[in-house]
Amino acid sequence: MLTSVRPQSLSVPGPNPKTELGHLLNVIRFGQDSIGFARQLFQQYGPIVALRSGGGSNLYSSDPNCPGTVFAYGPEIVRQVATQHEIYTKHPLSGRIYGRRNESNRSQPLKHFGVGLFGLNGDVHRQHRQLMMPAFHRQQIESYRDDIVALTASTLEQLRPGQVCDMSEVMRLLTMRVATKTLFGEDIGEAGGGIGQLLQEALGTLGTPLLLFFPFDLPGLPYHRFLTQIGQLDDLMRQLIDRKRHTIDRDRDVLSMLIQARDEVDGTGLSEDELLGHVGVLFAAGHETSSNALTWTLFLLSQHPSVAADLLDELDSVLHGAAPTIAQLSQLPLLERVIKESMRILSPVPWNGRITSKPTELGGYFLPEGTEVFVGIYHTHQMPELYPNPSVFSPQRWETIAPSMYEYNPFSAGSRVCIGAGFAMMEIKLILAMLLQRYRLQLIPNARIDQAGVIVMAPKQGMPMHIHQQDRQFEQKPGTVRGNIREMVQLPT
Ligand code: HEM
Repeated sequence: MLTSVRPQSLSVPGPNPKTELGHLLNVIRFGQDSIGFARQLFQQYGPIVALRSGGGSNLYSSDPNCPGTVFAYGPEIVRQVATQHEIYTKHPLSGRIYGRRNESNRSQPLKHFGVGLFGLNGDVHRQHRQLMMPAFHRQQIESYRDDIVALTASTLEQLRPGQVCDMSEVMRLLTMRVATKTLFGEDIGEAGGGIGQLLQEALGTLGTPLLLFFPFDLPGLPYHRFLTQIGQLDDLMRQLIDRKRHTIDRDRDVLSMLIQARDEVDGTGLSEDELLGHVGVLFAAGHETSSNALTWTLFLLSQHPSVAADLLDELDSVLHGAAPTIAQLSQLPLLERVIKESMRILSPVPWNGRITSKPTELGGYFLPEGTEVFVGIYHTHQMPELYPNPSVFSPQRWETIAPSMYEYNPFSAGSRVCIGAGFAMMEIKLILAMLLQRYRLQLIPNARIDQAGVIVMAPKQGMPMHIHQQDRQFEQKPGTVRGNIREMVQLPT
């Protein structure tokens, strides 16, 4: 039964700050630790909760009349949102700021920044996904194996035993090189490095709460900086597309395939604006995610010595120090379980953001058209009825459980399921198998590990680790990790 009878108001329960300042503080708290903040709200109000009771909040929708923001989790919510894609639509990564795209020449790059598949819905989304699919078919993905192995080997070569390294940065640079090579056919070189750096900076600026509240193109303000960054990004990506058009006949990277892709019915290809949107989204979605999945897995292994030892036994017995072939990847069941458990307990993408295209009902509540809904991937993965002792890192649990796609969905579910999931799993397995056979990584004592990030969950202060030659001396000293990570993973005290 619906709880609301007033068609345009948001009746989902939630905090009700008396002042705008109180609401602003909640927005900032969400921006700083979306997972911890939402956890508290869920505990207080239940599995569907409004950021502001009665509505009147707006984090993601570019519609200034957005009725409000809702957070929800659980398999039934995931199923409803994933299967009713005509109701729960997706919008560009730039969120609220996208609405300002026609304001000036400088704001024009907003038309494609973070748009790609993220900004498309309905038939157009289906059509573009279809055009992109050949680049993500199994055979095509497997053809990237040698490049990934070569780039990983060159990265591992640069690590020195005895050093302390920020492994989140090492993984970010490696996955960025993999992305530039496989997506664009270029090793990091100048173009790839420039694009990666700018994209990183632009996404960082986009995450600044000040940008939402003062979206004015004035020097000194984050919005001004953001427009400059995405303008430069546009220029670099146009140059990249231009270069590609000249080498298209021999290259088999994703961008070459996109440039050549033609609609089966009318034979049309993608426009330059559409290509810019896809290139940016593929690059953003294709390396930050994998890089954080890898970093979190390294962290979890460093805290669970017996799992790390068992995993090394498996790798050694199948690979004998070499990089896995495609066939060997399926002979490493513990590696698969470690990665699955890592993405359950520290999901790299913690939320799916959607906007309702018409009035609907979710979890027993009425949602007006235009409501923004954040579905908690991470919070669903933490339900004790699905995963007993959910904060315990236990790869073994995957020997006996087989959750549905709505219960376990690090790559989302339904028609918008991650197009790069197969690619990501292969990349993560190859990198971990090579890295762990060669080095033992130990988190530095007393490291502070805070997770942060709404779009991608990353360690805020990085992941400082000691590099050792692989000597099997796995150990974890109790009580040596600080930070909000302790609220998510049970670690020895
Ligand atoms: C561990 C790595 C990855 C994780 C956890 C991940 C997760 C996700 C999730 C949860 C979504 C759905 C987002 C939503 O609908 O709100 C998504 C979509 C997407 N991902 Fe990934 N992803 C990963 C790697 C990749 C890679 C390697 C690529 C490309 C090479 C990629 C490209 C995309 C694209 C283009 C979409 C949009 C699909 C659509 O809307 O139809 N992802 N990913």
